[in-house]
Amino acid sequence: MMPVTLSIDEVNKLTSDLFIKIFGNVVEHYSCAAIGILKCKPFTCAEDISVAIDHYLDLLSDAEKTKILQLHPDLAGKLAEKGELTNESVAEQESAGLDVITPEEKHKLNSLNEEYKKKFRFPFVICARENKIQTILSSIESRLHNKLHQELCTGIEEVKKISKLRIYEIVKD
Ligand SMILES: NC(=O)N[C@H]1NC(=O)NC1=O
Repeated sequence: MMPVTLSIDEVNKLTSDLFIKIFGNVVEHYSCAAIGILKCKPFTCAEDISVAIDHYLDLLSDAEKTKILQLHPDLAGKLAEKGELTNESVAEQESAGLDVITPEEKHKLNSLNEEYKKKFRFPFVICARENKIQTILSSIESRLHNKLHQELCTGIEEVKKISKLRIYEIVKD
């Protein structure tokens, strides 16, 4: 989907098909979330859409939350190398400076990502726009000590932050 910006009035007038096209990736590769919040229209503001997404995510089963985390690309991972990230993810990873990290930082991030996936069976997810390489590395190191359920919750809280910023890129009140 090409980047678009809309007022909240324009959002509320979208057909369901267009709403799903435009908001279908506010949760990465998971258009079910956009479909799930259609019933919450009309929205009063961007924050209102974000709250609807948060509520939608909170009501999902652990299996579904796990699936959502599994749909996220690794930070500075293979998809980034191959140029196969979504436009949103490219912008987020660049905002964290992950396109300009040193080979040593990249090696460290890649090996911590592998260790994390081996332990939890889903990738490490963090809101890249709120971080830089050093805070990302220290977060993985500390989150690696967490229990599975705690990490599932933390990962979904990060998905909410990512989603909120994606919504704010689309809706300009
Ligand atoms: N793995 C991971 O955190 N990926 C995500 N984070 C973010 O801000 N954008 C992403 O694609």
